[in-house]
Amino acid sequence: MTFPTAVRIVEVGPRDGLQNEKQPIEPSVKVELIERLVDAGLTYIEAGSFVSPKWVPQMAGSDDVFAQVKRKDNITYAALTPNLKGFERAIEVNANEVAVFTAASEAFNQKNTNCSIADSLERIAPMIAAAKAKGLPVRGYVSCVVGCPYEGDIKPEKVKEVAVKLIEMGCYEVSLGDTIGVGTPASVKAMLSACLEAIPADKLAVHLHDTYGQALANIYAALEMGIAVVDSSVAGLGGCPYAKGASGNVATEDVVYMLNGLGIDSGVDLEALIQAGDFICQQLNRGNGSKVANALLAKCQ
Ligand SMILES: CC(C)(COP(=O)([O-])OP(=O)([O-])OC[C@H]1O[C@@H](n2cnc3c(N)ncnc32)[C@H](O)[C@@H]1OP(=O)([O-])[O-])[C@@H](O)C(=O)NCCC(=O)NCCSC(=O)C[C@@](C)(O)CC(=O)[O-]
Repeated sequence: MTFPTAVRIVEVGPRDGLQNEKQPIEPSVKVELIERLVDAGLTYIEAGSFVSPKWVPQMAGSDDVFAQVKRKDNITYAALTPNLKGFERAIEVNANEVAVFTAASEAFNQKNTNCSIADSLERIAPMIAAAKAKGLPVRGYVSCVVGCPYEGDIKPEKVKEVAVKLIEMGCYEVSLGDTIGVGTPASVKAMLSACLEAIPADKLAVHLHDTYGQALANIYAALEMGIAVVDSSVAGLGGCPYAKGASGNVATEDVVYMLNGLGIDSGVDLEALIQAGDFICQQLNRGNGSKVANALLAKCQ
């Protein structure tokens, strides 16, 4: 067992979490959420995306979010971008980093970005070139790494092939997304084993949705394999608009609680994080998707 001593959490709540909410959310609410998350000790926030507003209306105000948030030193405020148009919008608002995305499933990629995997990699290449010219790091995502809502099981070799391409193209890290949360420790380990044959553990992250309640077990399995970067979403917000039935990302609070119990440092203050999650749930008038937050908030009542 090679548990890491510290884990970097990539907080995707303001983007992956909020992109799927039905009701409109004012940029000022997103800004307050981001500032609370930073105050809780998170150092990497995916603050929004510059995708087509026709495809994902909830992210239309991302320009305002980036403009209004009070930036702090040594914090990464990242933007998800699907094409050069999105990349240029991210540059305009001074995002510190961009994330590009593709999938290990042709059918999902087509639904999500209206193009094949090969075409999405072609779209990504000029973004990476432009980012390099500006000294901006690029993170890559591969969706549907164990299962796809349209194709079913996904072969680990396919995930490895796409992840390797992203690394070769210049992504400093690839985040492996179980978009519909169907993975178990067995399938996640098989997928990671394939990727680790070609990519070192310090260039891989896991991005696990909790649809089937497996996310923490899957993260534990990933930690055992030396993965030290975990994506999560405060209050378990989220889902993908192009993966019907996909529930939220694993809740950041639950990840931090587990890491604390394992003696693995994340730098996050659990109490402040729970307050941030409670804030956004109240704003959205929705239940909190974090078991840990629900347990600890109930104790305070
Ligand atoms: C990729 C496209 C744009 C192709 O969409 P398209 O319709 O094929 O693109 P197009 O180039 O023909 O453009 C159509 C219209 O969109 C505009 N447009 C085009 N690009 C942009 C842009 N960047 N910003 C603003 N506007 C844009 C463009 O200007 C045009 O406007 P019109 O002339 O009709 O008025 C579209 O499919 C899209 O935006 N898809 C994004 C879908 C999305 O955001 N999905 C969720 C994020 S991925 C995810 O959640 C998974 C992840 C990362 O979390 C990991 C996991 O869990 O697996």
